[in-house]
Amino acid sequence: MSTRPIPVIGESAKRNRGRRVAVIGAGSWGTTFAKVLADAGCDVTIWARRPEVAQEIQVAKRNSQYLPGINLPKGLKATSDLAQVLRGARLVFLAVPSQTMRQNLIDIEPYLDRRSVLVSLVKGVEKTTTMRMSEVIADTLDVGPERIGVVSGPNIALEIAKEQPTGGVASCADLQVAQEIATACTAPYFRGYVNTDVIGTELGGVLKNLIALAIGIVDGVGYGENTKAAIITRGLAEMTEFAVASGADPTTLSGLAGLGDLITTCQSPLSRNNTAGRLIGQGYTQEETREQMQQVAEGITSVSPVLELARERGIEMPIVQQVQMVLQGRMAPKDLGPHLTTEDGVPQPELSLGTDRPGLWRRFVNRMKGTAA
Ligand SMILES: NC(=O)C1=CN([C@@H]2O[C@H](COP(=O)(O)OP(=O)(O)OC[C@H]3O[C@@H](n4cnc5c(N)ncnc54)[C@H](OP(=O)(O)O)[C@@H]3O)[C@@H](O)[C@H]2O)C=CC1
Ligand SMILES: O=C(CO)COP(=O)(O)O
Repeated sequence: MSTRPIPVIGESAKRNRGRRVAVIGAGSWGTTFAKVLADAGCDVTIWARRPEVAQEIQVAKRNSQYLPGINLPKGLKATSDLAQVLRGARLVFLAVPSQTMRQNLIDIEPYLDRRSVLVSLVKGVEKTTTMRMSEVIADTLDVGPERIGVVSGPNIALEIAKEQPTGGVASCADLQVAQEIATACTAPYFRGYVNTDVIGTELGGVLKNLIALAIGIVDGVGYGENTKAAIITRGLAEMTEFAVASGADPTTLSGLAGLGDLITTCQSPLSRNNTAGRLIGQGYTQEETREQMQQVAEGITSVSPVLELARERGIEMPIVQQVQMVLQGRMAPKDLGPHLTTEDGVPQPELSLGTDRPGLWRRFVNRMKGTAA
């Protein structure tokens, strides 16, 4: 473990002494985040649904399937017994696939402490309801907003497991709770930042996956940096407009949980969404891509619900719309670009933005998008 003397981080380790936390889910992110929490000084127990995975983490301090070559902290405990993992845990971090979250919450409910805070680490929406994970938590459990949090940011699991420095945003409607979450996860190589914009923080993580799919697709086709830079820039504008129409603060989307995560996911060959897009761009079908991917690529499931919400909110998302068309086989990967084209291949003129938004905000989005001819 790195011993770089960062005073605020050392302070945080002292404050975490004796803090019992639980992590539900022992895939690449759950296991990595459990390591971060343990290195931050928390008393961590992780839940793995397969007993053999729990056993390997508990005894060998390894999770060879998801984090090959990584040594986990000696103090990290693991179990496949929900009662044991949740006993006395004030913070419960959830790192399961978005589509199983509701059932996982139902399973943990009988063992939850009445004061526990549920913190989602998940970057997808529920397909059947279009809900964000914080909404699924509120919908499933009897907990108020002061007991629901989110952590999101530029957080490729394997890089963090190797202790390469980065940070993440801990968000909760109650600022003190956000601070508690950030303190719990501030380790020598991971810095927690706080805000109270749960919607923006959560949507940053969901939406960047869709833009990373687009980047993967054009990468698979063989397009270069101009196309990717244009998609990233206009993708951020699409993300921001959608998030603001959903109630987010636009500045959240230009921070770690928005732009930061967008850059990481669009650039990293380790990103599963980027990789899935690349396979599709190379001509593999969605089914073949799913088979090749051994891990969760949340973006593929989030495309349709996000576009459904965008339609309801009167938001244009040309890049995400093209990703859906490619996934559905209605557009060739080579035709995906930073703007929608008409059937004759002519770029469509910009559609006007709704008049219900304040002028300043409208000018900001226009500036980000650039004015089309
Ligand atoms: N990996 C990363 O870099 C990051 C991921 N995230 C987000 O974290 C979330 C989890 O992803 P990640 O850990 O990467 O995924 P992985 O694919 O690495 O692992 C998936 C995990 O979910 C478990 N799982 C599968 N089905 C169920 C179920 N029905 N109930 C409970 N657990 C189940 C798997 O268990 P089993 O092994 O038994 O199948 C495994 O532990 C995603 O939303 C992702 O977007 C966020 C930041 C970074
Ligand atoms: O969320 C992530 C990085 O912040 C991980 O992205 P992928 O799910 O695409 O691997």
